[in-house]
Amino acid sequence: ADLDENMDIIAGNYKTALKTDSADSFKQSLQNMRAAAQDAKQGTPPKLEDKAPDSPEMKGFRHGLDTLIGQIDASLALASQGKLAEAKKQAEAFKTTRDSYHQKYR
Ligand code: HEM
Repeated sequence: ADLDENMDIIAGNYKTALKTDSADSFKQSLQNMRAAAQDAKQGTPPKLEDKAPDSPEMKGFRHGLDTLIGQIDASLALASQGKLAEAKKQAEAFKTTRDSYHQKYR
């Protein structure tokens, strides 16, 4: 999928994850976010279209998505241990990553 489509998938599933009281639905939403974040690494932000794939900017962009994926995995691990409230609290913190990378590359 294109980057903007992957972002919409990330955003829709994030909304569901933060709203749900079901551990299964929370985990499914985070898994969908994870797959979209992984796929987004193959894209190029419109802002970086003039940059080489191995430029510092493109590496920084992909690093941001890896950071999000790492946070998703930590939250998924908590949910799998039955700690849904803690998992959600960690998921709230994805916003910091979103905001700092949107500021740089969106
Ligand atoms: C929970 C985390 C995130 C959410 C909910 C989110 C959400 C969104 C949304 C809704 C859009 C607009 C998509 C559209 O135009 O249809 C967007 C665009 C964008 N996001 Fe994210 N985002 C997240 C994390 C990130 C991260 C970690 C990065 C970079 C490392 C990133 C980079 C971008 C870029 C470059 C665009 C512009 C894409 C374009 O115009 O084609 N986002 N994001």
